[in-house]
Amino acid sequence: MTTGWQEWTAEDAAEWITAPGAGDDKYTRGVLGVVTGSQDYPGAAVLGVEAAHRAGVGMVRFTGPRALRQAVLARRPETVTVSGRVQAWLIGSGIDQNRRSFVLIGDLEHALADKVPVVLDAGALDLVGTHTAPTVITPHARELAGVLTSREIRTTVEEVAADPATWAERAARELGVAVVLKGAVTHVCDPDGDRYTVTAPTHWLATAGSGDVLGGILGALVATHHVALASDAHVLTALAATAAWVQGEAARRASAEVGGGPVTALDIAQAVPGVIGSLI
Ligand SMILES: NC(=O)C1=CN([C@@H]2O[C@H](COP(=O)(O)OP(=O)(O)OC[C@H]3O[C@@H](n4cnc5c(N)ncnc54)[C@H](OP(=O)(O)O)[C@@H]3O)[C@@H](O)[C@H]2O)[C@@H](O)CC1
Ligand SMILES: Nc1ncnc2c1ncn2[C@@H]1O[C@H](COP(=O)(O)OP(=O)(O)O)[C@@H](O)[C@H]1O
Repeated sequence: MTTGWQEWTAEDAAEWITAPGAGDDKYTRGVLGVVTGSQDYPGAAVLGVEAAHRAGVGMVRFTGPRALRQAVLARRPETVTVSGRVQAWLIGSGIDQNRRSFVLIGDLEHALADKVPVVLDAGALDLVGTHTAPTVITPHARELAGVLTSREIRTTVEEVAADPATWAERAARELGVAVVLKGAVTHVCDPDGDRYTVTAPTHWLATAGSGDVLGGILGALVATHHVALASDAHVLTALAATAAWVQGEAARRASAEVGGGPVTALDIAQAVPGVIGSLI
């Protein structure tokens, strides 16, 4: 274990999984707004939405362009494609920050003006610091190096990969947000000193779209815990570590089902309900 960092366990994760009660409806369980995917990466939208549904959110709203909506609905007809109130946003997976249309820029600005917690991934990472809502970013090493370098903090992907704990902490401090630095060991931290590691139980997790699935799980957990988050910002790091733990365990289970063989991102998302069931 990295010194000063606490390895997140099944017991820790279980504390952040809640089943609905008799008084709940889809709205009290939390609604996640999703702005992800693009013409180049429609799959990222599908995977994030799939994972969010599988992680037990009350509702997902996805209002992207028609082709993306169709792709998302083909996989998950439960998704609502009408805009409305949400309790959290998942933004950026599968978006190219250099090719954002005016409509997309409007959607991003609308989401970030909302003041509800935000999960910022991939092609929206450059927007960190442009809003005041509680924020967690989910970069891999190359993305974190890019964000920091764009803020005049010179580093390289090699440096971040060689010392992820130091760079994750530095990023949290400098950017003022919670950070999930993805890797074989994922580092989760915030500017207040919360520091958790999540060690992947299988390296099959390193597959295309796996990070998009993590975004969906985390978005769902943030939306479902919106009440707790409103009064305690530390909840964000606990939820982020829980999401990474659930993602890793889902990959382990999916792989175990095929005798320890490979898994796809969709396999990981589909294994999420079983992981959540075992934690409850
Ligand atoms: N199904 C979907 O819709 C999916 C959508 N996804 C979405 O894609 C977006 C981009 O995310 P990303 O992390 O892949 O891109 P990025 O940080 O720009 O890194 C590019 C770097 O990789 C390297 N590289 C490329 N090919 C390589 C090779 N063969 N072998 C070795 N290196 C290679 C390349 O190096 P270069 O070729 O320039 O030398 C460059 O350094 C993001 O929005 C994500 O959400 C993904 O989740 C996947 C599933
Ligand atoms: N060697 C590895 N072993 C296990 N998990 C890994 C390894 N490398 C990366 N991962 C995990 O795989 C996922 C990859 O996410 P990401 O880099 O965003 O890819 P993508 O953009 O294709 O979804 C992350 O959750 C990360 O923690």
